[in-house]
Amino acid sequence: MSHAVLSSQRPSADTEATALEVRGLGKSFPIGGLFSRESVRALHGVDLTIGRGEIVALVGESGSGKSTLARCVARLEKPSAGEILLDGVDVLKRDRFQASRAFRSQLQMVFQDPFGSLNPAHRVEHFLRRSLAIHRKGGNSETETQQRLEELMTTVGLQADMLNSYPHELSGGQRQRVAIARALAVEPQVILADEPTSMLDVSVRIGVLNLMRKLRDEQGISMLYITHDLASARYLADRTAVMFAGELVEEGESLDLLANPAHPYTQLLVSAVPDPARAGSYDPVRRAELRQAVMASTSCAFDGDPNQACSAEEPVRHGVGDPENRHWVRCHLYRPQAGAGGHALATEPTDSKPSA
Ligand SMILES: Nc1ncnc2c1ncn2[C@@H]1O[C@H](COP(=O)(O)OP(=O)(O)OP(=O)(O)O)[C@@H](O)[C@H]1O
Repeated sequence: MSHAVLSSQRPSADTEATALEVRGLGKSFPIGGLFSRESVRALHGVDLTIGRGEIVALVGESGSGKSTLARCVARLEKPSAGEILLDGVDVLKRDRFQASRAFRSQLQMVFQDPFGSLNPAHRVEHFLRRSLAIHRKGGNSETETQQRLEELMTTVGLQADMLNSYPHELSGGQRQRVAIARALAVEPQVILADEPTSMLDVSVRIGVLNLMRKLRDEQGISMLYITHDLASARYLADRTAVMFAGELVEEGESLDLLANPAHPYTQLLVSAVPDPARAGSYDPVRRAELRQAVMASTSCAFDGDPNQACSAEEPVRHGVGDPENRHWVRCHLYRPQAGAGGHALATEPTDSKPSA
């Protein structure tokens, strides 16, 4: 998807009301067998909020921790630290051992692979009916259920007669729409979409992005949109957050962040987007070396020399540019440009460790 194709007109979300808030989220995976004490730090000190009717994109290279964040929030993985507040309620305290049905009806996840997420033995109708039945959203009669099924199909831009289709009879884009309809059946407030278009043909991606946009605009659904594709983040998301080595290093209104990236890592990501007007400076080998250094270090190596840690001290958030853009960066190297209006933020994270 190219920058040129995508415009970015969108209404502003109700950012006053928070739908989802993640505080100090951490996740380590044990590695090296039963008796090993080694672990991989997949997430560390992640603070993120999503307002009602807001779409936040989470971008970062492969292995930066994006899916782990979504899986922890969806309660498919148990976080090692932190809090997850849904509608102001700490869900890790409320449902201590596993996600409750109430939680599942508030938050749904749409996965990357529309081919693997639908059992080929069942018709489309089965998936939607099942969601309606589990969450008791199908109404009081068969007529109401049938009506709801048809409504769901219309909402996601599919014809009602496709309820009788098997997944193999549908295109990738149609299957992803069925997966979205299945999530919508439970009437969630929040959808976590983990690279929902990355396995689709470029020609149908825009349709799925537009569907997500429509769901935000018409139903006020909040979304975390995980992607590698910065152009689609710019097109769809109100705000974009950048993840590097398990930590958020920069966040802001998508247009501003992608036009004025302040963190060297974000600059590296932006430089990788094909742009005929600019010679690319993207170097995957350098990026891999930097990442390797960071994962093995207690501080961020993003000073350009992977063998030299930036600082063992924790970087704090700096506001970037106009405060209206809610743009911040965590990087020791950040220096506001003369007249660019960098500003110290009132609230600094207190529980996160070094990142950049
Ligand atoms: N079950 C697991 N066991 C051990 N390590 C894991 C596990 N799941 C993830 N990791 C590690 O956690 C880190 C973050 O992985 P994650 O899949 O969240 O990254 P990602 O940004 O979603 O990558 P991609 O874009 O490729 O999906 C990686 O180093 C990964 O190897």
